[in-house]
Parts: sequence; C-alpha cells; structure tokens
Amino acid sequence: MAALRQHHHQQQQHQWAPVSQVHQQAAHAVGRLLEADASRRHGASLKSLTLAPHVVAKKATYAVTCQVLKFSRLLEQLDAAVGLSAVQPKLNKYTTMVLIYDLLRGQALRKGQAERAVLAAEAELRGALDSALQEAGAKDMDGWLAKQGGGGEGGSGAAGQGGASSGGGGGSGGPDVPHPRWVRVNGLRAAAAGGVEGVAAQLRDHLQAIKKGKAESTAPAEAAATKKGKKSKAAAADEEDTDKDTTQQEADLVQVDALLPDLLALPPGTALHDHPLVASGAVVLQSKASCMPAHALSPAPGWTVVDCCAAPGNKTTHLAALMRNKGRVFAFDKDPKRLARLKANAERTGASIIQARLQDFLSIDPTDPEFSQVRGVLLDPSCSGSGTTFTRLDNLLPSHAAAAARHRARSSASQARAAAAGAGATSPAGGKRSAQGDEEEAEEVEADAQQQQQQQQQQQQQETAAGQPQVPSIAAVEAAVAAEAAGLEPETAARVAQLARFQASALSHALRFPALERLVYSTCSVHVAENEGVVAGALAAAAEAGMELADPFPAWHRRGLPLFPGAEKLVRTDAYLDGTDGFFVAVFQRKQQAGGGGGGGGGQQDTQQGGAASAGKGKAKRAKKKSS
Ligand SMILES: C[S@@+](CC[C@H](N)C(=O)[O-])C[C@H]1O[C@@H](n2cnc3c(N)ncnc32)[C@H](O)[C@@H]1O
Repeated sequence: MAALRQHHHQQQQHQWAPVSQVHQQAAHAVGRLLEADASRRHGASLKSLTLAPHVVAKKATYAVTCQVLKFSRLLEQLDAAVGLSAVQPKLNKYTTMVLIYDLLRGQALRKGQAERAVLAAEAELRGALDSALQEAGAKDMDGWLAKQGGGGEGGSGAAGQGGASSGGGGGSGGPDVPHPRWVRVNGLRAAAAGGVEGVAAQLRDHLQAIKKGKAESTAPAEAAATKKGKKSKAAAADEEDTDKDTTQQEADLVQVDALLPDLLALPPGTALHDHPLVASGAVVLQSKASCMPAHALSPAPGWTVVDCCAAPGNKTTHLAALMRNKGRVFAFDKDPKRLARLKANAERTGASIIQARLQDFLSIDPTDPEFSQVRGVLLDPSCSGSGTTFTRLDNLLPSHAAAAARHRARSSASQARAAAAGAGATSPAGGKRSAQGDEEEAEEVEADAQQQQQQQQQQQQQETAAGQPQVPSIAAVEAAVAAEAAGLEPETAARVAQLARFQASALSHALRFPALERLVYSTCSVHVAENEGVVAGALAAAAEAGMELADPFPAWHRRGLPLFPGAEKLVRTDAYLDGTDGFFVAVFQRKQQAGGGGGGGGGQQDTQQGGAASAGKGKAKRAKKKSS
C-alpha cells in the first residue's frame, strides 16, 4: 500500500494517460456484463460487446474479457485487499480488474500510467493472490477456478477471429463440440454469386486462403526444404496422401445443412463480419436455430405474412427470401432503434416486400380489413434468451457460476439422501427443516411435479384405451412449469413468468387473423414456461380458430417435452447437443377439411395444407363484409 500511495502521489504531478485501448474496451465490456448480471438484466452479450465493428483488436479484447469474467470474484478480492481502485481515483473497478488480470496472468503491462499504477502494486497483489489461493486451498489461479467448479468457456475458441479455430469446451460451462459458424444464403442477393453452391465455393476459397496464410507464416522451414528439393520419397508419398485428405477437408470446410437448404455450416469461430458476401447481403450471419422459424412457416410467394415482433429482422428478411420478394410482409416492432436496424437489414438483403411498422403488436386489430389476407404469422416474441446462454458465454458470469454451484449441491444432497435411504437410515433432521431446507423444498416440488405428470400421463393412456376423446392436459404442463420455477433463482423465475404471460397474450392475439393458415411460435428459450407452457395455454383458442399443431420438420430428432398430446410435433434444439442455440418452434396450421385441395406454402411439414386457403379466404371475406 505504501508503494502505491507513493506512486499515486507521483502520478498527480503528471497528466493521467488513458489505459491501452484493449484494456479500456475489455473493462467496458466487463463492467457492462457484471452490472447487468448483478441486477439480473439480460443485456448485451459478451460477443456483441467485444466483437462489435467499432472494437479494435477484437480478438485480444474478447480474450481478455473472457478471462477477467472467469476470475472476476478473485480479481475483485485482490483489488479490495490492496485497495487499488480505492486509492487511485482514476482507476475504475473494472479497469483495475482487467489490469490485475493482465499483470498476474496475461501480457506484461507496458503502456499508460494506469498500467504503471497497477505495476507499482505488483508485490502487494502477488501477496494477496497467495493468501487468496491458500484460503481457497488452491495451488494457482487455475486451481482456484477449478475449486469454484467453473471455467468452462463453452467452445469460445478464437470466436469471431482467425478463421477455422476449433475452439474447445474447456470445462463445465459448455459443450465439448463448439457450434459451427452458420450462415444463411440469401436467395435475393446470392444469384450473382452462384446461389448456395456458388456462395459455398467462395467461402471455401476464403477459408483456404486463411489457412494458407497461416501455414506459410508458421512453417517457413518446411517451405524452404520443399523449395530446395530436399524431400524424401516417403515424404513425397505422405504428401500425396495428405493432398487427398486435404481435398476432402476442403470440401468439409463448408457444408450445406441437411435440414435447411439455404444454410451453410463453416468451422467454428470463422470470422466473416467483414466479408464482401456479408456486406452485399448475399450471406446473412444467422444461426441454424434462428433459420428454423421461417422454414417452419414456409410461406409461398404471394402470401401476406405478419412478423409480430420482428426486429432486427433476421427472420423477416428470411421470410421475404423464401417468398422470393413476392407478396407482403408486415413487420411490427415497438422498439424504434431495433426497427431501424430491421429497415437497414431489409435494405442490405434486398427484401423489398417488408412493410416495417413501429407499433405494439398487441395494439393492432387482426380483423382490420388491412390484414384480411394474412395467411402466415410468425411470432418470435421477447423471451428470456436462456437458449443462447452458451453462445452469449453467460456461463462466465458470476450468477451462472452460483446457479451451477447450487445445482451441484442439490444433486449431491439428493445422492446422499438416496444413499442414506438405501442403507435404511432415517433423516437426522427428524422431519424438521434442515440447513438445506430451501434445496429440499425445491426438490420436493420437483418430485411432486414429476408425480403429477406421471399420474396425468397414466390418466391419458387410460382415456385413450377407453376410446374417450383426448383433452389436452394442462395440469401436467402447470406442474412442469412450477417445478422449473422452483429450480430457478427467484428473480429469474419471476422474469420468466412475466415473459410467458406476454408470450401467451401475443400468441392468442396472433391466432385472431381471420384468413390465417399457418402460424409459427418460436423462442430462443429453453424454459418450459415460455415454450410448451405457452403453446398448451393456446391450444383451446387455436382449436376454436380451426387450427391444430403441425410438425414442421418431421426429420428433426429433438421434440417438445411430452406434456400433452401433440407435443411430439413441437421442435426443440439443444445448445449442447445440436450445434446451435437452444430453441423452440411450434407450428399451428389450419385443420384440413375433408376433400380440401392443396394449400399455400411448401416446406417440410407432415401434413398438406389442403383446404386451408379456401377456408381462410371464406373467413376473410366474412371479416371484410363485417367491417364494411
Ligand atoms: C426475440 S426479438 C425478435 C427477433 C427477430 N424475430 C429476429 O429474428 O431478428 C423480440 C422483439 O420483439 C419486440 N417486441 C416486444 N414486445 C413487443 C410488442 N408488444 N409489439 C411489438 N414488438 C415487440 C422487441 O422489441 C424485440 O425486437
């Protein structure tokens, strides 16, 4: 502390120089993320803060931010122990954390007086680190992290930078296999590039050029040996085999997705933000999950479609592309900034049939004559975003570490109880609430929910066997939602419940378009409350409107939770297993009428849309008559 005070005194003689730009950017991102996390707000993601176009040295900024977040509690502890940000008024807390991290683990601190201020406290910081590690029973910082049970970076790799990084799971927070870089080929702009195949070929060339550049810079000795003709026969044979492998690898670099024909998978972490195909709108950086809803709606060219909560318009522009810019897409959003982004995206992607409207979707009247021809509706409302945790790297934030620790504690407590029960032991608490009361209560609710769900399923089976009509069971869904809420942080549970209420109102509103043939409801949430819960709540209204659930992707393997009949038609994706964000898609389509002909959109759905168009038209006419 004495050295620090002296340094601080000297500092006051000089003008304060700013910290280096990477440190500054990382500190800004760390501050935003930690503050949002502390107040349980769902703000900007780590990637959007560190890989945004205005960020310089994105890779370094991203890497430092990830590391500082992983060690944030330790870094805060060290800052508090030494009193760095307290003594140095111009060193804010987050800058200090970034600089301490770089001092202890990262690159040597050189630039700027802020860095020098931290350097002046190096001995004290190292002393504080030793004490903190000792207290945690860890040998080093990695050991400290392991003791916290965290550190998984979730396949971050060199995300967004440097070509074909393979990334890596690296801990408990993420899957072993990182997500591919998904890109959607935009048919409205990709013709000049040769369509899907042409774009794939260009992207392959791009990746190979990056690879070649890297290889040349990393293997000068090999290159020199080859030039001088020093290759042995064995080496030449090896090279031939390698060439064959390379051809295969080159083809594998960019693959057309098996489910969605306009989607390409590139190696994880491929940086394309500045690629000309992206700038021209021929390629849209959009994940596989996010591309599912437009395909699930599968609007035919000429349809009138409503995108209820549309901005920034990834799915809206996708709809326009599938409709080949024929027909009309009403795009509503109540956020002016986001709607401005939608308009810019529509412009860039050449989606000219979009009518962007700054309006609360719940305030529009679906029976207004203006909407009498609406045949397709896409509802992708605000949601908790819990399926994007992995992509957003939220697992690096303290609240997630705490939730994971609680989850582990719960699991080991129940294992211990199961073991005790197996040995015929009785609870030492003797029926009273133990210190783990809250955890146990949550487990009891969960067990209760499971029991109710089983009873419900048995009842349904009996009813089916007895030939009774199947009434969708809401009780099982309610039980699952309650069990889920019990396992969440109270603030998160309240937020999810509030979102689910909005989603339910939006869905019932969306079902009111008189000529509706097909409706897609989607979220990037993994919560039952926002997914199966919302759909189950709308089944009665949907049936009244003549709509029923349909399966948009019969070939897709992951389904809705089996909480009610028809849930097998719902589509889910799992961020840890499916190479894309956790996502949910439900499709309602107009019930087929006996003898009805083919309806509108094409796509992969399991049932024809026969009769839907004419039924819709009849309804639309009636609505028009009524309103005039
Ligand atoms: C999940 S985002 C939509 C993402 C969009 N579908 C895409 O793919 O780019 C949800 C959007 O709903 C908007 N929103 C929320 N409540 C709304 C309401 N009542 N009416 C219209 N838009 C709303 C938010 O402003 C936000 O832009």
